[in-house]
Amino acid sequence: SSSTPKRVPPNTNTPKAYPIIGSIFAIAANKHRRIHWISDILLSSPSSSTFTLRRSLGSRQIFTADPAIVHHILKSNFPTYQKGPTLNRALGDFLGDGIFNSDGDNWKFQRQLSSHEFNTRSLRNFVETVVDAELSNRLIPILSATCNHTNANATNTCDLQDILQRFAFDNICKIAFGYDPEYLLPSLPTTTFAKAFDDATRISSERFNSAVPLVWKIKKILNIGSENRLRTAVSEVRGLAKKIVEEKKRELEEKKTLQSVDLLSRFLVSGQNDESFVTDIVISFILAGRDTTSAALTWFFWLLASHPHVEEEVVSEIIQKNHVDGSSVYEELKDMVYTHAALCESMRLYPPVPVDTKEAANDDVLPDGTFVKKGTRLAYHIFAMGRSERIWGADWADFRPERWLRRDGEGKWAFVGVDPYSYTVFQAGPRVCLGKEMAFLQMKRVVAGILREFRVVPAVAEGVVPEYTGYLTSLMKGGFPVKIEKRR
Ligand code: HEM
Repeated sequence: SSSTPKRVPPNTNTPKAYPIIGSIFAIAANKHRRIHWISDILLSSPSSSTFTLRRSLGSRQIFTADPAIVHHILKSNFPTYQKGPTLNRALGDFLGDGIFNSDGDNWKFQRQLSSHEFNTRSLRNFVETVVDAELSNRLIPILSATCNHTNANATNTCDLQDILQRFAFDNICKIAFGYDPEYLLPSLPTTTFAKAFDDATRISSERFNSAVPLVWKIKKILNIGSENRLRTAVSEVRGLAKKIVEEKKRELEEKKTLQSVDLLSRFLVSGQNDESFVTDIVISFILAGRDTTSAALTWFFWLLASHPHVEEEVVSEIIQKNHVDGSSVYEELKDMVYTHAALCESMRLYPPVPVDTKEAANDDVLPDGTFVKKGTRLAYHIFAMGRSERIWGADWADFRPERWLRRDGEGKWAFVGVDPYSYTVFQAGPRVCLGKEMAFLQMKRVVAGILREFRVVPAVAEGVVPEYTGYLTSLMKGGFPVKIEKRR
């Protein structure tokens, strides 16, 4: 950050802006394709992958897909770029002071205490007990039941995205609370809590991206429309989270033990008595763990279906690593290098978190010379960065796990990491995703479990590409209908 900024010619493909109302028309017109719209602007300029969107009343938001700027905001000038008051206000009703919505000492406290949940021992325990049980007792039998055992032309389909979300939801609740919500059952029960969670995520994120923030603030005061729905959804989410916190408190008191096996117990045992705050913490973790891995896996299976050579490599790795003498599930998963690369590659094209926004706590100048006024929001565009020719080269559009690999001396695949400020799928710097390793272990276990037995065949009409859409996390619009076939 101390080097002299070099002026880069600005991106001129920016939307038309007017005094006072800024680019309100363009923002409204692209409301339903916000991610693609901003990405197109960022990637279309030959000179700069950064531009300033002018919002109403003089408010500005900078977007970037430039690794040098990402390094500046996430690492070298970390204290300047915080979650900040705008995000706080927009997400506050839903996330409270949870880790996703906090800065400074409050963030540090939550980060330090929860990091224990992600050490090697906990992770090993997580994949070998929680994930494995959910996989063998629920996921595989449910897929097996929809499987077209006898007739390859049968039209039995299921929504794989929904199933993977249920899977991830059960998992995260077990780790976070030591509580099993039983959402992945053969009856695919109605998920009131999950539905409320979706509503709260969507409406909070719409607040954050709204062209005229005053509108949601007025609707909130009047308790009408989307704000009324948000209030209902939040009360549903917090109601259940609170019940779980109370139950856990009672359980800990009864047992009179200070053993903390799940994240919630860890916070309660640490002397954290403010129930509302503990509830906040829990809600942030559900958000972190539920939609991210399920979105990543949904797109992974979609891409695999049209890239048979990748599927072959993945399956061959699964067979090779399975039951190697003396190795544990955890070690097997660690060794699945090709599958790891294929997952990195699919998240490059379809990142579970599409965009991440910070707010400047003081005036600053970016490495390209852009002046940042205190209070300006600055977003690094993860989706655009994954599709940037500058970063990935001319074949950026190809799904090619090999770009993450090289052959070692014995001809085996070895993983080659990428600069985390260019591949920002898990963020980078001091606030890098805490669950990254846990996410990979879980995803590789699911991939191995499913592909060992089944082929996943998209039941999507020829030539149709599902739509990538999203709020705080990304989704396949309308779900992912698939046929499950027995692998021969
Ligand atoms: C493929 C899966 C995942 C992806 C792509 C992902 C991505 C991210 C990203 C981009 C952030 C930064 C968000 C922000 O600050 O605004 C983040 C933060 C975080 N993630 Fe993940 N995540 C994944 C899975 C998980 C899982 C399974 C957990 C565990 C429960 C988890 C826990 C967290 C936590 C606690 C933070 C906040 C870190 C902090 O602010 O210090 N993530 N993740």
